[in-house]
Amino acid sequence: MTTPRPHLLRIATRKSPLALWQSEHVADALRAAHPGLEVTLVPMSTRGDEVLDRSLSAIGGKGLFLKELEVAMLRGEADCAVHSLKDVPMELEPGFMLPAILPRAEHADGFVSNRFETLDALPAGAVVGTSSLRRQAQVRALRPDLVLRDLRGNVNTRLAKLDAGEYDAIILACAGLERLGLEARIRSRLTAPQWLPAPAQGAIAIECRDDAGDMAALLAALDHAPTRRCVEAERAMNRALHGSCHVPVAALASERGDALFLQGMVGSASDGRAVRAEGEGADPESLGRRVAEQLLEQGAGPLLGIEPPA
Ligand SMILES: NCc1[nH]cc(CCC(=O)O)c1CC(=O)O
Repeated sequence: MTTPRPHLLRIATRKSPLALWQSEHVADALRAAHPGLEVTLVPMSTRGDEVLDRSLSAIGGKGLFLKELEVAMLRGEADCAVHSLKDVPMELEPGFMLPAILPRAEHADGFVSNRFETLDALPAGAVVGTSSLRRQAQVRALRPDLVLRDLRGNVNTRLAKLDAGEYDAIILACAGLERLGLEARIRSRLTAPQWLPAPAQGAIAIECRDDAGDMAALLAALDHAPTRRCVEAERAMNRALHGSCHVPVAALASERGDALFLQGMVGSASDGRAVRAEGEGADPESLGRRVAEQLLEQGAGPLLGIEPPA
């Protein structure tokens, strides 16, 4: 006897334009992969979206963007949730899994400004807007003469603050800008090895309950194995550094023949110190751990606050 195939699939999503685009994208891909399957969105607000006056670390971290969506899945009000994988904590909540990681879009951060082409072109004292400790650390390391100022809110809000003249430049993920049709705002790309993205930046993940059975199998049709291997290495590195999203950790893995090449960075948002390491290997998990060990050998511990300075 076989159980009937699910015919309706409900996707819990945040309500920001980027989150809605990503969820629609997943819905379209699921409809294409499973003709006859009805796919609907269940938009909801999360605490991470609502509290904008305090830093994310102060109110409980990026998990806050997932919590309400997970509750909806536990209550049976939604079958899965769609996330930017870079916003998903390194340790998933027990009872949940990621049945699919979609093909990665562009991984790079973009330099966005109305007056300047590149980070290098900014005059001393220019104001750069970003609340990401990772981006702050990399700006400090490359251009200690610039002024950093916090900038939160969704992509459109951040662009509006740039246009209002509050900043000379801001830094946003190219993937998000492209998805919103705002690619023209990218003046230049911040590229490796000088500049690395957040672990898993540019990758979209689907989350469901780990007892989802047939539903998980439907979702797994969208999984892209090469992307999964790369982001697993990046996330394994971050996990081995006790990486939450509150520490300036950056990582980028790419395929090199049958193997993976992983570059990692740990920095300091306050003084621009940074350590870097890289490695190559076939197993994402052990490669990630190995690069993390090298980072720690080079002094990442004190930067992360997990061991006292030598
Ligand atoms: N921090 C919010 C966030 N989460 C995912 C993206 C972009 C899309 C992606 O990386 O997949 C963004 C915007 C940004 O960092 O500019």
